[in-house]
Amino acid sequence: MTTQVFIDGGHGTTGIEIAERLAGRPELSIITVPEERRRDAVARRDALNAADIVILCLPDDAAREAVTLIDNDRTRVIDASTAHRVAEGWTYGFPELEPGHRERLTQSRFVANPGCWPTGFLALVRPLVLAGLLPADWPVTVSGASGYSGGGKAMIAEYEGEVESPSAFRPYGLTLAHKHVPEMTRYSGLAYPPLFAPAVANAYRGMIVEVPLQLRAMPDAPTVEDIRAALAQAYAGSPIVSVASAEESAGMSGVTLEHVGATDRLALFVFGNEDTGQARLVAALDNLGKGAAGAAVQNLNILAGLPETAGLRL
Ligand SMILES: NC(=O)C1=CN([C@@H]2O[C@H](COP(=O)(O)OP(=O)(O)OC[C@H]3O[C@@H](n4cnc5c(N)ncnc54)[C@H](OP(=O)(O)O)[C@@H]3O)[C@@H](O)[C@H]2O)C=CC1
Ligand SMILES: CC(=O)N[C@@H](CCC(=O)OP(=O)(O)O)C(=O)O
Repeated sequence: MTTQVFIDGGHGTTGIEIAERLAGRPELSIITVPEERRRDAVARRDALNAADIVILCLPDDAAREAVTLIDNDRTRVIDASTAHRVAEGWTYGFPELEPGHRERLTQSRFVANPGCWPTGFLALVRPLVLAGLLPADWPVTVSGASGYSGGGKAMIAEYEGEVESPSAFRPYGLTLAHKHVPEMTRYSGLAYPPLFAPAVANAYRGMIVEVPLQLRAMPDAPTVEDIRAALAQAYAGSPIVSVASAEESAGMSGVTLEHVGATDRLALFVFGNEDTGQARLVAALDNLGKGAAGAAVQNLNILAGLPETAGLRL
């Protein structure tokens, strides 16, 4: 029996990426709504209720509304928006979060796909908090740069025409109240919100997320190698998340926004200086890959009991 899937918002940036990954998979049957009816509540209600699994690729308010249009108790939901990431009754869709989390997802009806920034941040920080290497009350900072497709159709239009000379690098989130901070705080296990300093780059896709750490000042003063070993252990055997070895890292002069290309991989690095007791933890991913569509397809596979990496670009 095939699993019936509907992508609500399937004609937007994330929806199109997901559809590309689901195309040609005989175990899935895709329900579609014509583009001109993409905002038609009647057509959407029918599709939402006909599907076994729906993936919401909508703005937050529309995602909340879509959930209210589901009037059966069978359809399962993966929401790519921010609407339900820290909401009661929803499971956070980051299977790698901690041991046992993937199993929680298999049992879930409502899954909230993580934000692209939190994906890199949590991959770097959660294992360190769990291992006791990073104290929960440590003042953590996270910065980085994202491709402009992270802002959806509106930001793509801005960068590809509406602004004459878009800036090469633009820090934003200057109120220090970015919508991703609540999920970063909740799922990292940190006691206080991290200071989040994002920037958007004049490149379509790709993302670097960086967490600098003053290891020397921490209670147990972990070494750079302790940090790398904890991450390597957390993701050992993962087909999606990699941790560069000390040798690989030593040979690198930089990490580019394009490091993983248009794939669903998540590459982690620990650069550091044992003499100064300082480290720079870096995650490289595609905001549209593991940061959005790749994660949604991975969650779909988990919910449907299919091989977890089916359809992913690895
Ligand atoms: N882009 C990214 O890197 C990431 C995006 N996300 C999240 O995924 C979601 C989708 O983002 P993205 O694909 O970038 O956004 P886009 O703006 O590219 O696409 C959104 C789609 O939803 C449609 N839509 C908007 N409002 C409604 C409505 N009321 N009813 C039905 N359809 C509607 C839009 O139609 P129309 O063309 O008419 O506006 C469009 O097709 C957002 O919540 C975003 O935050 C998550 C992670 C990363
Ligand atoms: C460059 C840019 O603007 N990026 C978006 C995040 C993209 C993302 O992860 O989306 P959601 O959390 O909305 O699902 C932002 O910072 O708001």
